[in-house]
Amino acid sequence: MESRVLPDGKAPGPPSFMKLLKVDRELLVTHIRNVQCLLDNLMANDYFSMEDAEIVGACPTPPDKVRKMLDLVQSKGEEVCEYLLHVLQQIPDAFVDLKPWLAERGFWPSELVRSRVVVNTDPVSRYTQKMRLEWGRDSKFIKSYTQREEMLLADTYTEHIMELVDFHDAALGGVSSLDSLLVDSTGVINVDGETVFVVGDAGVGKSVLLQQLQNSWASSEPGAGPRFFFPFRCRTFGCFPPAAALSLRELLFSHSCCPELEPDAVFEFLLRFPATALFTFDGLDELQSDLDLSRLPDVASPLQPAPPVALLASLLRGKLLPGAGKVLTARTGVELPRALVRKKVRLRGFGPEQLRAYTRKVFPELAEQQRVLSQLDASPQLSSLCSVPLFCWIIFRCLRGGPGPQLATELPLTLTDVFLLLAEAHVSRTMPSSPLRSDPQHSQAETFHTGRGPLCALGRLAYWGLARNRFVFGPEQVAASQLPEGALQLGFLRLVPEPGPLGPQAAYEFLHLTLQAFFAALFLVADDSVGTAKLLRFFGEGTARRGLRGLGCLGGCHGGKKDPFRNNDHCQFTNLFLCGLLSKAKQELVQHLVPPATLRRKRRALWSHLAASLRSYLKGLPRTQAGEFLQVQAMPTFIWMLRYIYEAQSQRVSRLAARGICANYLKLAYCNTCSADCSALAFVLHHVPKQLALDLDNNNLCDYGVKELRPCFGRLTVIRLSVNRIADAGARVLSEELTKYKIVTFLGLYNNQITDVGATYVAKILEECPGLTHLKIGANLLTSEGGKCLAAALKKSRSILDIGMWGNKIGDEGAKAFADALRDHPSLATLSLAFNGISTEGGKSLAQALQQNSSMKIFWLTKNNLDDEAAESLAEMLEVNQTLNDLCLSGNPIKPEEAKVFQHDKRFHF
Ligand SMILES: Nc1ncnc2c1ncn2[C@@H]1O[C@H](COP(=O)(O)OP(=O)(O)OP(=O)(O)O)[C@@H](O)[C@H]1O
Repeated sequence: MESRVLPDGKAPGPPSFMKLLKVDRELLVTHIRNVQCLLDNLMANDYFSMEDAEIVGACPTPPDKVRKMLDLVQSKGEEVCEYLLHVLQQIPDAFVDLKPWLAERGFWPSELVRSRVVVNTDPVSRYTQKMRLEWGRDSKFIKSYTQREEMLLADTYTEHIMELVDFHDAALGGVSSLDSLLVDSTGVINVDGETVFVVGDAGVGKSVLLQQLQNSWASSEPGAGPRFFFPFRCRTFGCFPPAAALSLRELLFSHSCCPELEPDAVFEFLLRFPATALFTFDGLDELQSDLDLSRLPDVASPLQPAPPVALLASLLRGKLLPGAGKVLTARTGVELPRALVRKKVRLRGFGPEQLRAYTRKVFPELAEQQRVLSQLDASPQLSSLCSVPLFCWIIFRCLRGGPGPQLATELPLTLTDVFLLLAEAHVSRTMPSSPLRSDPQHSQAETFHTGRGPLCALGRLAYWGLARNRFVFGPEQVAASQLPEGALQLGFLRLVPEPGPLGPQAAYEFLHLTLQAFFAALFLVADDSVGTAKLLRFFGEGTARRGLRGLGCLGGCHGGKKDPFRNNDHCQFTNLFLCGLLSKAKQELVQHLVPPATLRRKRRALWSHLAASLRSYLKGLPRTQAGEFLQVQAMPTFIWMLRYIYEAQSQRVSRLAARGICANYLKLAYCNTCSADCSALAFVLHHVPKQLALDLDNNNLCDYGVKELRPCFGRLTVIRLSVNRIADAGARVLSEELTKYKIVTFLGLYNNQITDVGATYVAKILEECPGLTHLKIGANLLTSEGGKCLAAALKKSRSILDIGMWGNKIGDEGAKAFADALRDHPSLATLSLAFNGISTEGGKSLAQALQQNSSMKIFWLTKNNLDDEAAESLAEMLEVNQTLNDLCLSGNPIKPEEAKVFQHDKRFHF
């Protein structure tokens, strides 16, 4: 449709829109679904009369209507035809299927037609437009923890580390971007499931991830991606009155977004094309913990009123709106029936790279940015806490210059410290008589003394809620907690976004569940009337309900009983803050809230309970004898125990815990241990009197975690850190520490992010640790340089038995270096150079070297580029070498007939 030049040099005549409508008539008949919208526009510009519209309306079927309308439009000349195309282009949501056709034709209307009015009367596209507008507005700001200081999502959002996992939580690779979350090219673990299940710890950014998804949908081009977007919080489904029943239509139109025009038509469209909708459900953990989605009855009809949670379950199961996209988030430990899961994604928060990016966003001013980055670099503990975005946000507020509470630079830094600072910041900013306003040096204790009334009232409300699994508070609960005037303005509570399930009345919630837990703990500490049973209530909460005794069974170790605290992070956090607030270090502060005698009583009760349950818990952990090791399998609850102890900063309890680990092999694989947990782990393990093997495979330690483990490397002989996002900085710490003590025998670093730089550190360990027998460094980022460096170290090691290098890229150069190291090596018995890009040249060098080796027994060369020539060299080698028992060559381009020749030799594995 653009002006072109004809081959004879003459300009073509004006394009014929009439002809276009004629040529592609049947395509238009197929794709125009909303004739009414076109009629409305034609009439609005007097191109059509009322009578014309009636003629079209009288046709029996929609395609007939389109045909009649096209006939009439064509009969009215070029301008009307052009205008029709203009409307199709201007309301893309209504005529989305025609977008490629219009683009292909290069349609560009004349000035006259462009000046004509276009009204969008298509109810579906009006609805999606309204959604885009509302969801764009709602997701523009990150709901911050201060209400006043709202942060623009676009200025703050930093992509998290997202990892695809299978049903056993084994990593399947990263999620490269938010867009790829919904596409099927990677990570599908159940083709029949419809839900992308996103899990992660408290504050790791699940809600923000959904917010970003919502925001990018709202700002995306209509026609790209889903047409409808329904964001829900699971909490909403649990807040309806017990007898509430509503239909799917009511749920969508009354509790999400209501169509302006013809709701019937919109709903009908949704039912016809369910795959055009995307639902997000945030926080499955915030529904009652005993809710079993798989037991809820199916809601058969979209018009049938049903309990709201049954609607949720039916949507997730695909019984309602089958094929609609669904993203559901939940805290770690909450399970979804496997049949519902399509993909499972684990959110890992911020790694070092993301933390730097987030820092640059929050502190755009260069000098301040540098200051914060150097503080982070100087303190791995601070960086570890910052790997959880929620804690990072709080800490960054405290790292900001200017008046207000400041983060103490001396260590240790606990989570209680961080939340106390947050509370202090709110109190000091909003209270008119705040001592901080006039005296920046004023102590934290006095700020709390001043704010005691409202803080305790908020604590009462928080406790009331947690004790009943309630996170949303109606006006009557707010009134019952006797919040003094101004307490709401402190900014710890926020209004639940409208429309609330409690109807038109205002409902409140704490800004974050961890904050509710913090306040509940503050109430338990500060309220004089709280007795021992109440104080310890959340320790026994889950156990009592299931008839289990004490914490001895929390590990889920007895007869496969479920860990009762798995879904109850808020209880765990309350206990954690309780330990922090009742710690010795906080005594001075807490004395301003509670009389000394009460404080002593509570401290005594907590410590004796903690010590007793710790003893019984550790005793109950399953142990197995594996060779020289007595292995103890710790559970995620063990990590919570460690966190409690660290929060309490009690050396006495930590020594007790260390003594209680009556085993020399501590297995913490798949425990969802993050870098911040390593401070707690080291706090306990450095008291272990003997040498220890530590298995931390498949967690989320990253370099910060390795740095935090520094105090205990002097005890560790076996160190398993595979699948932990460890990069070169972590390798450097390992090198510094392990070459100091020289006691390591096994180092597992499989599937991390170590490059050739890190390989030099690992090589140093291999060279200098005389007892090292096993080194696993497969699936890292090593190239030929890294390979050469490790091979040089191998040459010097007299102790090494087993090296795993699978899945690096050392190529022929690296292989040649290994060949050199293998010649006459005294100890190496197992080597894997599988999947390393080694071809004939490298293969031949290895074969020649092995002619002069009598230590190797197993050699993995699978998945390389070895051809027949290399195979022949290896066969020649086997005629000389009598010690090599297994040579694995499958996955190489060796011809079957060539392979056949060697098949008589059982040492070859093709
Ligand atoms: N990707 C991100 N970029 C920037 N800030 C983030 C990001 N993710 C989280 N945050 C910060 O962390 C806070 C907590 O995040 P969010 O509420 O999403 O956590 P969550 O995982 O949903 O927690 P919970 O399970 O406890 O509800 C946010 O308010 C924001 O300040």
